[in-house]
Amino acid sequence: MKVAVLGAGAIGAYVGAALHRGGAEVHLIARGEHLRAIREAGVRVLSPRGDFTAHPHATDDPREVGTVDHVFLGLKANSYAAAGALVRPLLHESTTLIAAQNGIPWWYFHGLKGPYQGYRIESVDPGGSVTAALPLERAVGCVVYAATEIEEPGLVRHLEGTRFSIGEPSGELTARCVDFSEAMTRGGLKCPVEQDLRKDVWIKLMGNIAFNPISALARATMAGICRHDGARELVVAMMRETVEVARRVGCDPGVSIERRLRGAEKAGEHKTSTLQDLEKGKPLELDVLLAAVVELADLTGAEVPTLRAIHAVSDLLNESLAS
Ligand SMILES: NC(=O)C1=CN([C@@H]2O[C@H](COP(=O)(O)OP(=O)(O)OC[C@H]3O[C@@H](n4cnc5c(N)ncnc54)[C@H](OP(=O)(O)O)[C@@H]3O)[C@@H](O)[C@H]2O)C=CC1
Ligand SMILES: CC(C)(CO)C(=O)C(=O)O
Repeated sequence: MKVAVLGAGAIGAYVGAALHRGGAEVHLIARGEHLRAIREAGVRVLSPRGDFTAHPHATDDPREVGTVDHVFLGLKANSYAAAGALVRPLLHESTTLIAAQNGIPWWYFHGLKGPYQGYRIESVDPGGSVTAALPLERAVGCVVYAATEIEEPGLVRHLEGTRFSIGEPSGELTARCVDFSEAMTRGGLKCPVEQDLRKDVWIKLMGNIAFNPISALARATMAGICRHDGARELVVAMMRETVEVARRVGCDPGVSIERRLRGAEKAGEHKTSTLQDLEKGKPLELDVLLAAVVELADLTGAEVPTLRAIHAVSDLLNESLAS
């Protein structure tokens, strides 16, 4: 099985290293100092499950790779619209695009029966630009229950979690999902193929929609947010509103807010990927989290005053980074 990891950052390099260790042919597409370090010394992974180093091929030019069976997208979602030129050389007739993103994916309403079938979420897929770069029929969803960071170029710190749940937008159990799942398992990761991945999308999002922007606004870790009574109340309010929006688009996450909070607390003194981006001066990946859910609230008539307020201030923060 031949895989290209496009955007071999914290998650992408970790997955690429694991797949390579499991015997897959892996090509990492990276750039800058990080690419130079990987070429020199491989991807070094520090993990509570055991440290290891993998030496997959790494490049900044996908044309060097040729076509692959699966493209694992480790880019931030706000880079998807511009990824078309990087993706195209990797595609043969049946190449899948497996996107490890937080938040609402661009394929969310693709193949979903009901009143919103085929609806394009503008804040996720502005003007159809993401769908143009990442064709819907190739999309396989992925919800990441792992926490990783790039500690220095070429060095990934894996903090916790090895589950990467995947699934077809249609819910079918397809050979392409099974193929990828088996390769991930051989690499030591958990990769269940879910029939209703949208449920995982919302369960994961209940945490990210609250912790990621609050962590950036307050420069706080996950555990730090949970320890602060007022911040914890804010998290609960944001989760409650998010569950209401999920239900209105036809999905009940089916997890209590207390249970979701306990899950997030387990991440400990982890800086969310949004706080990591803030500290590096990178754009914040908030459109697929907050803007998307506020847009869906407007679509379905749900009241989301807390999400709206946090969206406004975190958007302002994001704008200040761009200027
Ligand atoms: N980190 C985590 O623990 C988790 C992350 N996720 C999700 O996973 C996805 C990836 O996040 P994460 O791994 O943290 O992000 P990173 O920023 O660590 O990784 C993205 C990588 O893509 C690279 N990249 C961007 N554009 C290009 C390009 N044109 N060519 C080559 N490389 C490029 C970036 O390089 P550069 O640094 O130079 O910009 C970076 O190395 C996100 O959607 C996030 O929400 C989900 C759960 C947990
Ligand atoms: C915090 C974590 C690891 C899990 O909720 C995450 O998804 C992120 O950092 O964006």
